[in-house]
Amino acid sequence: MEPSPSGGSRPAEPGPCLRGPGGVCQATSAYSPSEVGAQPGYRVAAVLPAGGCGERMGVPTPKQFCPILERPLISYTLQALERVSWIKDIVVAVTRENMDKMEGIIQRYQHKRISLVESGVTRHRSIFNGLKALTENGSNTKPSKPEVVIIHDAVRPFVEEDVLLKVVTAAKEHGAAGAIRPLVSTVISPSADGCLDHSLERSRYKASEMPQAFLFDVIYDAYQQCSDYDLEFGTECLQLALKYCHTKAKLVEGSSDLWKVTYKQDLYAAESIIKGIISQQICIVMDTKEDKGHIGLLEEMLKNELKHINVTSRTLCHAGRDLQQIILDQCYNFVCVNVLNFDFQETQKLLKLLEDSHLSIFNPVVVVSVHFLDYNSEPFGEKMENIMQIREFSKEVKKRNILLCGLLIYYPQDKLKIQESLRQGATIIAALIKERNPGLAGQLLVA
Ligand SMILES: Nc1ccn([C@@H]2O[C@H](COP(=O)(O)OP(=O)(O)OP(=O)(O)O)[C@@H](O)[C@H]2O)c(=O)n1
Ligand SMILES: O=P(O)(O)OC[C@@H](O)[C@@H](O)[C@@H](O)CO
Repeated sequence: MEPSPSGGSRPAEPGPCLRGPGGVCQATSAYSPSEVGAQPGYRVAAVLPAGGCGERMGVPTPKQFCPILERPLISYTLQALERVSWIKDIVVAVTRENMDKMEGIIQRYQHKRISLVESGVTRHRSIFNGLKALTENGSNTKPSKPEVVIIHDAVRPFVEEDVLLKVVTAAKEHGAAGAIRPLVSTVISPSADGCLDHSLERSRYKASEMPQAFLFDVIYDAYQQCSDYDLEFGTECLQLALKYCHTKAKLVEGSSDLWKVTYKQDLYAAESIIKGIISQQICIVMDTKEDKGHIGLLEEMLKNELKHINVTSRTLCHAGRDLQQIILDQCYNFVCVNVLNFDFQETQKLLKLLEDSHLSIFNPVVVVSVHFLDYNSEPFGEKMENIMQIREFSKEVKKRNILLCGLLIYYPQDKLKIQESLRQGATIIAALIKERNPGLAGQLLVA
């Protein structure tokens, strides 16, 4: 679920957009397709059970709607599936009371290819309701029956195209397929008196995860035959295919991030992973008049400070295609360097581009306005007064999920001292981007 790699073709869905000539919005997709390449040669749809109450999470809000970086968990899962262009329909099963909430999420985050159905009192009943929605004759507004259907829990946001393609391809051949993971804890069987009866040899067993995929007719037939007991107490779709359709599912090794958000600590883990994903790219923005020497040094130090992070630099004054492309490619971190001036004209140009792009609807955008400040020059007080405007700017843009901070770098200094200041500056920038702490927005930090 990393920001889309640049250059990927984009489906028609609206997403971050930029005002082109004449103010026309150049729409792109917030869900640019991933780059796996291979596509199934048959119709594929997905059913997402999202009708649970999240009792084990221990909070009033059902966990699929719990916010991560102020965005509902289910939106990340939808985004992951929407990036897969060959999944033609996504059916989400939610409770009647959560229909409006779900509609609002679809609208706010521009989710496409989504159909909603009412969930059931159990997960299996919710899935069955989702499958029924795929049997109706498709139309412009209704999904069509697929050859293969993916079933994926709405609370498993970190699903990549490669594992989806693997389970779909395996299901086409075997009738059913599901992702599995090694067991972490040993499974034991307790006796009636609450003592150990026996333990299972862990290496012989696997944990059944999601996504799973089925020939649609297999899983639909299984659910139609399903006993009330299985619908009520079952937790394994693969077992239904085996029991009712004698279809042995192909098991596909999945990656460790397929886990299901179940307890509160899972939300913290998911937030940390998402922060890591959206911190993968940083764009240093400067005006062409700026002194590239220091910027090049700052860029080099940022690269040293942030291993495996893609740090690029762009000029702002032309506000040309290159910077716009960076925004369209969903870069969420910008360092705006002001060597010669102390007002916020350059930073304000960048903020305007970002606000017009709607990028920050999907994730918080971090903007660090860097000012090389000559403390000995006159009028120092006036410059500081200018820079203190950052508090007001920050309050305004924070409403649009843009976190703006200021960073002062003492200048000029001898070569070693300026290098030390730049190194300290890179450390501060790295921390601001990694933490994305709204509490630091509007602060003026000194390197
Ligand atoms: N009647 C239900 C119960 C669960 N689910 C969905 O099935 C997925 C996996 O189930 P689980 O993790 O058990 O979710 P909850 O039932 O909400 O969790 P809990 O058991 O803690 O209440 C979730 O996306 C959940 O929303 C569903 O669609 N309909
Ligand atoms: O049992 P729960 O309702 O917590 O979640 C459903 C899980 O069992 C299910 O998603 C996988 O085990 C694969 O079947």
